[in-house]
Amino acid sequence: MSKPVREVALDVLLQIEKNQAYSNLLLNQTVKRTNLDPRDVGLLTEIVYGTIQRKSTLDFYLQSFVKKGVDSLQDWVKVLLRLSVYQFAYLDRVPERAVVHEAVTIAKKRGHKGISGMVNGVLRSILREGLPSIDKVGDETKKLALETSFPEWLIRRWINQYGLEETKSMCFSSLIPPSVTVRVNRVKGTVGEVLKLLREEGLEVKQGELSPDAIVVEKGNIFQTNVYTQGYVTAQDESSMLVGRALGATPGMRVADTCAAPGGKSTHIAEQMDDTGTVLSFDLHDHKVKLIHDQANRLGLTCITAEAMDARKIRDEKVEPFDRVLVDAPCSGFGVIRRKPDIKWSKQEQDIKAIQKIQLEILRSVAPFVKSGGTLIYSTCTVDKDENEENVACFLAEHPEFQLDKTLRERLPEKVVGRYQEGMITILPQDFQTDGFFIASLIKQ
Ligand SMILES: C[S@@+](CC[C@H](N)C(=O)[O-])C[C@H]1O[C@@H](n2cnc3c(N)ncnc32)[C@H](O)[C@@H]1O
Repeated sequence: MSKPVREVALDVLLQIEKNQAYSNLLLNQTVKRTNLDPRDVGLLTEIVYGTIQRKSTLDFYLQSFVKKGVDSLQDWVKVLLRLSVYQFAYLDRVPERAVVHEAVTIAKKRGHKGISGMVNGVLRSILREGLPSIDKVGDETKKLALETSFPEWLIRRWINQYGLEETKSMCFSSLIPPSVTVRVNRVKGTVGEVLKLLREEGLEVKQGELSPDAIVVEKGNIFQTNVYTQGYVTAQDESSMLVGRALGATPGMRVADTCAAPGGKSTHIAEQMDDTGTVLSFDLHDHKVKLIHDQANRLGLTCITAEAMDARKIRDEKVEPFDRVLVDAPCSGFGVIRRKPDIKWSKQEQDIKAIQKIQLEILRSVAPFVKSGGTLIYSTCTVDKDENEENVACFLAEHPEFQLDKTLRERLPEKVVGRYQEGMITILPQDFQTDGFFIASLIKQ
């Protein structure tokens, strides 16, 4: 007999809490492994994402009902209480009595009688007395942190970098569920043609608003369509699609994508080059390189060659220079918190310096391989200014042969240029309800 959905949710959340596993990967694996009813998959996803997304708010709600405080509880009990309170607070359609009953059943199965009694007592007290009010919290940073479930250090960092109002919008917009968007493989069809094919397969779809290559899926499972399996589309956020546009590759060019897995941008570049020329894609390990091959094969693209290589150590004299080089760098991921809410809890402020160092090492290492007159694109899915503008400034100070590319603006949709600074663009998650992204374009003289 398969496990009840809330118990599966508890297992997934515990693994994320203990091993810092990525929520999206673990959830996908779990759905594949367990034979849950499709409706239960929806509830599981909602409970897992929601509980991570609202973690510190849920702990605040629980704090005054747990005698010795939430931190005194064993991990599994803490997570069980969190996911139960998440359902009370945010899921209207789940009956409260069913939530208590399931939590107590799970607690009985996993712990001694005292624990199930405590779980029962805490949940019933919350139902009786109601959730504590956040409005009474006086300090503005603390209040925003509790309202939107963000670590206080990150809120303070964003306030320093963007000011209070932008930070508030960023935090609140990170709670909005992300939309499902796909990029049309223009080697196989136009956006109009693919919209028609998807509608024929019963999906509700519309054209994207930011990227000319985008389709937004409003209803239906894109991954189960023929359109997807036959390689007409790739799942990608609209702001991420702008990186390929910013690179401006044309047919026949020689392009390097140095941090390429799972291949979202390499394949976009190959599509823009009508699958002619060369795209050389690197990532650290073979299992990641395989993901790039898989994508290219599904899309029917043949101009991509992928291999394992550390982009910090490109020293081979035989590597010919490239017309375009993309560094879509590993980063803190603060622009994609609505897709991967665990990022809020797994990253610490001191991690940013270490990430920044890797990003700069990659930029320094690839610089010699950009052709004279060629373009280097540096992009991240973070909004952190140290990883973005500061890294670009650092790199330019060390490499006077590179300059900010004034023509970047022409390759971006008119809509996004509001935040354009010469040669660089930041898209915040609240701007267009997309992922947050940073793109810098640098020309080698
Ligand atoms: C933001 S992701 C790239 C996403 C990819 N460009 C796409 O659009 O599908 C960053 C990638 O950099 C890779 N990476 C991290 N350090 C690296 C290094 N030193 N050399 C090459 N790749 C690296 C990671 O494995 C990860 O796949």
